[in-house]
Amino acid sequence: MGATGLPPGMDSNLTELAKGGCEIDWQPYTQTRFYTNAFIISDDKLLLGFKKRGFGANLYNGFGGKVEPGETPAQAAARELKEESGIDAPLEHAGVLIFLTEGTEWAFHIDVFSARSYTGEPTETDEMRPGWFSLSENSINGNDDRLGVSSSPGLPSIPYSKMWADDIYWLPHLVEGKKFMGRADFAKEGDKFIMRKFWFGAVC
Ligand SMILES: Nc1[nH]c(=O)nc2c1ncn2[C@H]1C[C@H](O)[C@@H](COP(=O)(O)OP(=O)(O)OP(=O)(O)O)O1
Repeated sequence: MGATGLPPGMDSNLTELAKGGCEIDWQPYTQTRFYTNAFIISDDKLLLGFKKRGFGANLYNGFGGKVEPGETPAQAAARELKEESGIDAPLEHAGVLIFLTEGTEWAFHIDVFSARSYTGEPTETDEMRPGWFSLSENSINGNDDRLGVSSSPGLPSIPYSKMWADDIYWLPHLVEGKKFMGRADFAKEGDKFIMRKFWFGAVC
């Protein structure tokens, strides 16, 4: 931790929301790679995609990927949302997630976006299977693999146990319309990613 108490890579205008993990140093990194992630909220529903392949396969996530050369993060977020879910949305910047894995020299800098409306129909692609999750307190508990593209009543609650382990600390904040920044350092054990240390703050 630096003198301010924030992990390296964080802005200074943050108020701590959550921190935890092991008493280890933050993993050093020499490069940063830019990614995006977009979450669509419609009334009391959240759209997630079940990732079918690649890094993070078998986890639910927002829609996103690499920022290509010449693109702004906002342009990349709109492109990735369309490519992975088939929809367009008026995305707004919601936060920044710095993500590291043990043994890699780079940090993923993920600009996270959200939107409260969208156009088009969420459609399954080679990479993602979209599904709606309830944001209301009366949602069905437990995870649900039956998900297809559905907006019927009785949706499952957000499947945090099948998401990246840090998402539970910042996604509720995003849903409330508040901005955040944070960092999560992971280790790889077999084919599983284990979160070793995390810190999240609200942007003041
Ligand atoms: N919600 C999330 N929580 C988290 O802790 N790490 C995330 C995350 N979303 C993405 N990451 C990290 C891990 C993930 O493997 C990496 C790259 O993000 P993505 O999986 O969205 O990118 P892709 O590898 O699919 O890129 P493209 O091939 O350009 O689509 O960023």
